[in-house]
Amino acid sequence: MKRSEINYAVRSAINFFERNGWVLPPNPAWDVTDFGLGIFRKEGLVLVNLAAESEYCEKLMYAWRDQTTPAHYHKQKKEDIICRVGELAVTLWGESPDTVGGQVINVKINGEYRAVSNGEPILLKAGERITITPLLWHAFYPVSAECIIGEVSTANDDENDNFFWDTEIGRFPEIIEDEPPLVKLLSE
Ligand SMILES: O=C(CO)[C@@H](O)[C@H](O)CO
Repeated sequence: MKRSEINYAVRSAINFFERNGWVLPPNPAWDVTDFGLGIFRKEGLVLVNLAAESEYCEKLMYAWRDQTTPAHYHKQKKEDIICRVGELAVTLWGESPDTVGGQVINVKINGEYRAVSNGEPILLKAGERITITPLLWHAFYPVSAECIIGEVSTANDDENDNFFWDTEIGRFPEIIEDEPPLVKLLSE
């Protein structure tokens, strides 16, 4: 992706965080990705790693309406995906992300188990969270124009613990330098 797209996304995220009272730490650990697909507006995510410890991790994320974090699972990480501001759609699949229906998945939403349909988006309003256990396929995208998304998890290892359905995906972007960087990314 182009550096100008990364700069624009970081500026938009900073702006939206500020407007909603989210204060970033000094020297935020920025991670902006198009998942190596080159269609950032369609499949992409802005992340800030707030805490990265060997036992736990916390992230703050930002995305635009319909901008999708594509179907993936983690082998090690268990995570809560939290809608902080806006509205977020999260889709889960029991076996394969090219199916809809046919299976019910028991998942914790706001701390209580609920039966949800395979491949059907679940809408989370601000303050709501979903608990994603290892090996569970998931994807998400905002339904609101902009969205702040939280993630609280066990240890995070983005290099080795993201398994995407689309095998073309690489977790970090290739960057085309078309303007000076506003921030340095975690992957750089
Ligand atoms: O786990 C998630 C979202 O489910 C993010 O922390 C990853 O970085 C996405 O690849």
